[in-house]
Amino acid sequence: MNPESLVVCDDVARTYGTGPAAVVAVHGSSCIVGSGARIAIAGPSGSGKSTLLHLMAGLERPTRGTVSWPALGSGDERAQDIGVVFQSPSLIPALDVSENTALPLVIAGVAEPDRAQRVAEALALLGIDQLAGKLPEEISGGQAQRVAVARVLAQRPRLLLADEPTGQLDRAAGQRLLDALLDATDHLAAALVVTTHDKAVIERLETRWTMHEGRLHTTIAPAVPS
Ligand SMILES: Nc1ncnc2c1ncn2[C@@H]1O[C@H](COP(=O)(O)OP(=O)(O)OP(=O)(O)O)[C@@H](O)[C@H]1O
Repeated sequence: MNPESLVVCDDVARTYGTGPAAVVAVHGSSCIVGSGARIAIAGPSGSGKSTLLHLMAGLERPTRGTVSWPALGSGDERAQDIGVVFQSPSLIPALDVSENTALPLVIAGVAEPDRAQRVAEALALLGIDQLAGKLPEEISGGQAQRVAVARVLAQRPRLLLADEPTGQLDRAAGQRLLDALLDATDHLAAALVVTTHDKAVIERLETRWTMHEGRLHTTIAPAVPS
């Protein structure tokens, strides 16, 4: 059975700036992320990994080519279906862990008691339910990154895109975060795409793609549907 295509990138390119100052962050790259995929995108700093992830998330528009989400909704529905974990947790200092986790649900208009239930489930999945009442300044960097993941999981996304989620953690904390990410994506039956420099992270994911100077190299040549 073919997995559903959550994201299809067809010859996408993204250039920043114009004229002599233009930087081509992503050259024509094509890929398909199917349901249930576990994909690492590895590559050196500046190779275009974050830009590609942002294109997959719909946070950036390609300057060439197309990104489509055949199996996801559109508009607000798609925004809920795609969860993005950024390199730094970016928690709101005045809100406690529980309130930070709930914030995207508040913005999306998810009402109580569903909201509280989703937040409790996400914090439990990440093993940080005991931190619910703490402020960001009272928790460690590794715990803050877990909160950032919980905040995304509370959306119950079908596609989780994580941009170097372990980049600011030591190896042990990075592995624990990855364990939690893999457990959570299993629990939600979501697909996972992780950009990383970290070999220990790459080895944990079944599918390994690489980026080099803005070009994506997938393990299997993608067959983009016409
Ligand atoms: N908003 C932007 N404006 C101008 N140039 C940008 C912008 N974002 C990225 N770039 C450039 O595009 C190229 C690719 O950057 P990108 O952040 O996608 O790479 P990366 O592989 O994720 O790097 P890292 O691993 O260091 O995060 C780099 O040369 C970068 O300087």
